Amino acid sequence: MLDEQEHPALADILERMRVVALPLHTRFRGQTVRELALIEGPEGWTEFSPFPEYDDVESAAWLRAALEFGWRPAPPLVRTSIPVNATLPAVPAADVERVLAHYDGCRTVKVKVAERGQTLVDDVDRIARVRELVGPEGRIRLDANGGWNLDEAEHAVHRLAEFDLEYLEQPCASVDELAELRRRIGYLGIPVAADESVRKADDPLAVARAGAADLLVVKAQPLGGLRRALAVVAEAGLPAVISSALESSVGIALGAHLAAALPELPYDCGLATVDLFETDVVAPARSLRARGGSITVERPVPDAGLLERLRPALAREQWWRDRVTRVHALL
Ligand SMILES: O=C(O)CCC(=O)C1=CC=C[C@@H](O)[C@@H]1C(=O)O
Ligand SMILES: [Mg+2]
Repeated sequence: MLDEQEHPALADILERMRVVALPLHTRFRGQTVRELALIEGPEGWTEFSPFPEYDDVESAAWLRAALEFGWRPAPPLVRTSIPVNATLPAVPAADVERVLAHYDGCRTVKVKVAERGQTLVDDVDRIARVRELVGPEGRIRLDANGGWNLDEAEHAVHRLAEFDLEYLEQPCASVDELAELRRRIGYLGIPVAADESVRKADDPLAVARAGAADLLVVKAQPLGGLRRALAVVAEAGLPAVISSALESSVGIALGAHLAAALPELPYDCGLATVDLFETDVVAPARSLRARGGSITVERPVPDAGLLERLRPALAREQWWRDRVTRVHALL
């Protein structure tokens, strides 16, 4: 057993680590392949997967999260299955049906909007198609990834309110803009959620303290792990939507454990992103894909054959080993 502050030795981590590259069936965040590192810890498999452009300092929280999940027992869980939303990249309206067909039984769809190079008309067309497919009972939430300025966001909300929106995730980049937008659109009753203002902020609680969001989108890896994420949610005093960072089933299990440990879970969680991959690292029957609109809370074990088949080029493997070596030194 490790003490609370102790981390496993680098050599131990590297010895237990495997790197894979998972192809996506639909481009997401500009990516068509997701590279990630899997580590077999004494408590089970765990994942370290900061996006390639993230620097070592930002990646340190992701490594802490991975090591905590692999080396420390999980906190007590209060549920065994987690309702999840479909995640729809900023695809043309004509592709919406094809992408949504990957998610089994999800009543909620998170639609990406404000994509660079696109217009509000593209968003309207995509959302209209989603509403057509999910019917009036379906729930639609939007995620702009901070892509609108204040006036653009206000204008977009006026245009999109007719689609009956569950909430608006990170419509603008800064906490001040979120607070002002909330004030401007309060009369419409559409909640504002903070994502980047939690996971990329020096202080993840600043957005809650400023009264700039109605709910928080919480991701376990970027926040530094299960315990830290639970503390952030408890201190913020706001409802939380647990979301993925586009992990394999192994990393999704960390999000699922976080969602399962929360006393309240009022929203469907953004944990169905394995459905964006062509292949997962575990056998299809064990994959944490949406089934009947939920995923189960378990710790999937990668399939040895898949780990071999999904190995990237040697140079990429070495890149991940070098990255873990540098980031481990920062812990
Ligand atoms: O919340 C979801 O439905 C899925 C997760 C998701 O959307 C994201 C995962 C990884 C990176 C992010 O750009 C993105 C997000 O912004 O929430
Ligand atoms: Mg988001």
